[in-house]
Amino acid sequence: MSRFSAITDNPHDGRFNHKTGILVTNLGSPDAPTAKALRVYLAEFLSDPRIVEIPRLVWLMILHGIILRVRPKKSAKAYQSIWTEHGSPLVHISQQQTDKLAKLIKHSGFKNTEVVMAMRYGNPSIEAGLEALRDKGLTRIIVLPLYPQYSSPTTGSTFDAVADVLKKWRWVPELHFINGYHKNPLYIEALANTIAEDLAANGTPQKLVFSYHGMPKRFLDHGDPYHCLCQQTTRLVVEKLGLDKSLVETTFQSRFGKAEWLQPYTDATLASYPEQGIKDIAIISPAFSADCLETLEELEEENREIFEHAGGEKYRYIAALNDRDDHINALFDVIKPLL
Ligand SMILES: C=CC1=C(C)c2cc3[nH]c(cc4nc(cc5[nH]c(cc1n2)c(C)c5CCC(=O)O)C(CCC(=O)O)=C4C)c(C)c3C=C
Ligand SMILES: [Fe+2]
Ligand SMILES: [Fe+2]
Repeated sequence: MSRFSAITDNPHDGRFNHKTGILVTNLGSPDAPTAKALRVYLAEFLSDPRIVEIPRLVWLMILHGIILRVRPKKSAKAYQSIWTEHGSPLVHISQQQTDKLAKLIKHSGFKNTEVVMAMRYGNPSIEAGLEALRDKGLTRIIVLPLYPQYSSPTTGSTFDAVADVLKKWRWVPELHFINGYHKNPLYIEALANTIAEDLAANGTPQKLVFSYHGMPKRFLDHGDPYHCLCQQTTRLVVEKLGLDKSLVETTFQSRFGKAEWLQPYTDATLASYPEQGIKDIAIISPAFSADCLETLEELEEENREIFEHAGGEKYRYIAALNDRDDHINALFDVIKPLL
């Protein structure tokens, strides 16, 4: 179908003549778990000014002079430990989420829709995703970044990438950008369900840790709301489950570089538990809508080792919501008012 088939669905003819494209996005992974592929991926990722806010010239010198010489090899090793026959878990799970969401939308009676998955860094790119929707003749686009808690380096950066593509288009589509959904009742319910299932199967641990991906503290100081949205997410889930507040702790993981990041740090917190007599914990990471390097390697492997090395005895990671039906229902609930 030519991109000009959209002309038969003139955007001024009213919503019900529209075909709506949904672009489901996440962060993205390297194409392969090799140092070579990591160099390409990290060069794109770490050149994003939303990710590293150091004066441009200084940062590009550090990035190309030091980081891209050292980090790709180290990161490739980490990716090798989680890589599957389907490739990157993050990309594969994002495709499964997209397919299930597309099915749910169609089964719910919204016929004129197409759902496409794209990644902020690496492949499939946001440009390819938007072009695929345009080529299907879609005149309205909903961008759904799978980051429940808005942050500048994730959601804000996705917006930049969409804008960078659309500013090259002559005919810009009607655009709806979802900038977060951490308070959506079905998202909170899905998190509560997965925790309740774990507690029923494995018993109540001494601590339930909510570990969110971190960011430099400076971002919070300059107005990024992510830290507050994470705290709010924990509170809503704890209220939904009726848990005692003393059972729960909110921490931040995945520190990169030497600057201070959001605290308390997950690894230091876990290392401090055994000497306080806390030797049985469960950990969940609500900012990741799909399991990825930061959960499968950092939480499942690295942080488990830290906890056990410090004397911890029972450690369980509660999987991300991935393609659970209650998660897909939540994502549908987020976009339904726009269909
Ligand atoms: C350098 C600074 C970084 C900031 C700020 C940051 C914020 C941030 N990231 C996510 C989600 C993910 N990050 C992932 C990997 C990852 N993150 C950074 C750095 C920053 N992230 C790096 C360098 C990497 C790559 C791996 C490595 O070399 O360590 C991933 C996993 C990707 C995968 O392929 O599985 C996700 C997801 C959020 C939510 C966030 C801020 C809120
Ligand atoms: Fe990250
Ligand atoms: Fe990490």
